[in-house]
Amino acid sequence: MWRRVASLSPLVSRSKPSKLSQEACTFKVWESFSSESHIPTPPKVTPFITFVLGGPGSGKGTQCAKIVEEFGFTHISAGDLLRREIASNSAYGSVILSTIREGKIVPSQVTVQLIRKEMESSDNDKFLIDGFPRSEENREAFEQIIGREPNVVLFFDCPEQEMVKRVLNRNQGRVDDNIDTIKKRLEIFDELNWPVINHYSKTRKLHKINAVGTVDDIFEKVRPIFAALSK
Ligand SMILES: Nc1ncnc2c1ncn2[C@@H]1O[C@H](COP(=O)(O)OP(=O)(O)OP(=O)(O)O)[C@@H](O)[C@H]1O
Ligand SMILES: O=c1ccn([C@@H]2O[C@H](COP(=O)(O)O)[C@@H](O)[C@H]2O)c(=O)[nH]1
Ligand SMILES: [Mg+2]
Repeated sequence: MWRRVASLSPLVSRSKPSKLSQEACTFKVWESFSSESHIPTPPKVTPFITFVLGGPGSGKGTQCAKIVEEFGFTHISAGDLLRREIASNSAYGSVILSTIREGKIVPSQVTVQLIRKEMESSDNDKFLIDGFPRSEENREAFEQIIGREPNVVLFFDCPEQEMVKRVLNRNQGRVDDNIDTIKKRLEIFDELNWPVINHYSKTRKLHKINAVGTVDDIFEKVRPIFAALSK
């Protein structure tokens, strides 16, 4: 849908139509996901995409909530979309559940199609995509299927010890919030996420934010990034 909303800021360029709904994809997983969907209305504006990266417990979701409140973005947490698939008993639910339990990464086509659907069904055109891409393969799949690169990338840089403490105190009943899975998630993060961060650093889209401090302290570092974009 991506209809223009009244509060839309110059964050969004209207010069180039998005390829989001035009991409053809031959992956099997994609086909089964896409078979449920309707043919989307051509988008009227190019969405503004922010990727929000950082290790487990670095505070991505917490800061996204504050960005939504102040700057009117739509928050799309890739992990939440996958947990919703599990809860809805979808065909992929059990595979997704075991992948999350092991702290591994769900196949890119599954995650990208869930993100795509979420973006297409939104009236907004400013998105925070939280916890994605987690690997170069994720990143390339997004570019291939969605036909877009992010406008901005945030990276919440947090020491491991602090991340472990936060996750163990989170208390939201997540199957992966236990010490064994956290260790695996941190290993995967170290192995696969750094190349993504380095890539965006080279493209000068990356904003690295020290994620130690209070939630408000950290948001003080986040706010100017979006305030500058709105000018
Ligand atoms: N700056 C902070 N100081 C202390 N605790 C924090 C801070 N930011 C977030 N938290 C808490 O840490 C926990 C993890 O935060 P959050 O869920 O935002 O992290 P996340 O990066 O989204 O993690 P995940 O990748 O596991 O989803 C939550 O319980 C949250 O309330
Ligand atoms: O793009 C993604 C996002 C998430 N996962 C899996 O989900 C869990 C939890 O993700 P959070 O971002 O911490 O909510 C993650 O450890 C992965 O197993 C994924 O595979 N791909
Ligand atoms: Mg989160």
